[in-house]
Amino acid sequence: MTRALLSVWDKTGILDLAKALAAKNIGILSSGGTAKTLRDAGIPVTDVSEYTGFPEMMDGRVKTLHPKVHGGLLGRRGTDDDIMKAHGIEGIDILCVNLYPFEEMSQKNLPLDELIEFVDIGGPAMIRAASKNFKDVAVVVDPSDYPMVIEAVSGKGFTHEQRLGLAAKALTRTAAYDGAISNYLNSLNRDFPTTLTLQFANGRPLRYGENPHQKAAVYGTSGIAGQIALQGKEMSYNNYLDVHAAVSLCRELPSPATVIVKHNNPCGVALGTTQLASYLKARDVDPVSAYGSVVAMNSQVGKDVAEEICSTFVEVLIAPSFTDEAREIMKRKENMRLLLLPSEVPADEVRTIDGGILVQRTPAHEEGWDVVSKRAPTAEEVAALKLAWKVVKHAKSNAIIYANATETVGLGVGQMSRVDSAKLAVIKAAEFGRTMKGTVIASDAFLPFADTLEVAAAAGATALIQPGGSIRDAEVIAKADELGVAVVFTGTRHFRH
Ligand SMILES: NC(=O)c1ncn([C@@H]2O[C@H](COP(=O)(O)O)[C@@H](O)[C@H]2O)c1NC=O
Repeated sequence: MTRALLSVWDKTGILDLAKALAAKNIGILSSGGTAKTLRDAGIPVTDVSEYTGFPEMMDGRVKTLHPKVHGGLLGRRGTDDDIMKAHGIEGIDILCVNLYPFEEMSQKNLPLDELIEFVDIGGPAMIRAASKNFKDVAVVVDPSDYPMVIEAVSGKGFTHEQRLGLAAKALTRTAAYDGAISNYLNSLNRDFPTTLTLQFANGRPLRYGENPHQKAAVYGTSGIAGQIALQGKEMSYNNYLDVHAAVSLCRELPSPATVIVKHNNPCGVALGTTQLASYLKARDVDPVSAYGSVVAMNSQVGKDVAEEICSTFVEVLIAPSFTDEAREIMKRKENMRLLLLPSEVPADEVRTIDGGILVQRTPAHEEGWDVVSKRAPTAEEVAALKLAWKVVKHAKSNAIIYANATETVGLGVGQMSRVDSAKLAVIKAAEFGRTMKGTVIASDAFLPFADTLEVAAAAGATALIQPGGSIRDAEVIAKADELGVAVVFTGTRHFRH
């Protein structure tokens, strides 16, 4: 290796790399700002403009876009040597580039004229050239790879696998970069781009999909998808789905709270003065379904919670943190997976359908709150309505949630008819000796008839929260007034299909 070209926006670690190159007498070519950084540190460097005989121009729009650079990156050693020599093209053996920060700057609401200057042209062009010629050129786009490069140049050079791996990573980077620019330009003056380019890295095979005869993989570097469990068996496809459901609800609840999920639906949700109290209450809502469930908590898990969790069978426990004592106790359940509750909420929700995808965005606005009945809900009922409304948002439609101020009491979810959900919740709760007396109900969509209200009121519910908007709203409100039920309309529907 005789020559390297360094041209980086992010100068992190570049001096260490350049020093290692210089120590091995590898000549360094560099663009304006990078060359200055190296020169200021006393590292010998040749400006690209000196090598090409062309100045950097157009405010940096043209720096490295020259056949002497691209020929040096693309020329096949052994095949193109004569032509390279004839045109004074020197082979470039290592290319180190990172790009103008378009992704970051595109979040800053810059005028398009300003933002467009962050579209890097020369960098991706060189990366693509070097990647194509990976047999002869090592291409480095990530400062975290510098130590590996330093080791290679200081030792036996790059292996074929290393060059190929670097090229794959480099082209993945340019694909993401172009995707970000394309998404931005395709979504100007609209909410969603006309063409959507997505990239998910870190693909790992799963043991199987929803069922053992199905092959599956997971992709992602952040949130749940990016995590390696702190302990336990490998996460399964269904675990990921259930954890996603549990986390989406748990994040919205005041802390401490516990959400227990089975097959993508909450089967017990509770608030408590302590994390343990909330867990015990949530588990008691439906202890049968809680067996083999996914449990999400939104405050630290200590010894007491760990002991309780270990007294039953939990597939996955997810919480913001675990005390050392709790971790030690939970080692007893070596198969149970432990994950950390991610704080960041994903911006858009994406689901696949036959031939395409669906994308939706939930605004972070406050729910409406209109009391439409003669009787206003009491403070106790208001607290219960708030909890039930949060839970119903995360249950499969049609959903009817019965709750008191601190816990769900009955959950009727995923039924084709709303009134069935109302009935099922009562039947299930009765199995565990629970009554709906004094509960409130939340309905994810408007009540089309008064029947659901009648079922709930007969079971003992005293207040209802729902979006409203039915042509028979007046009928439902009249029935509520007759039964003494307080009714709140939110104006926002929470279907979940
Ligand atoms: N125009 C060019 O020929 C060109 N060649 C390299 N770049 C980029 O310029 C940056 C480095 O610039 P500097 O060394 O001047 O700080 C890198 O992010 C590199 O990707 C260029 N800039 C934009 O396209």
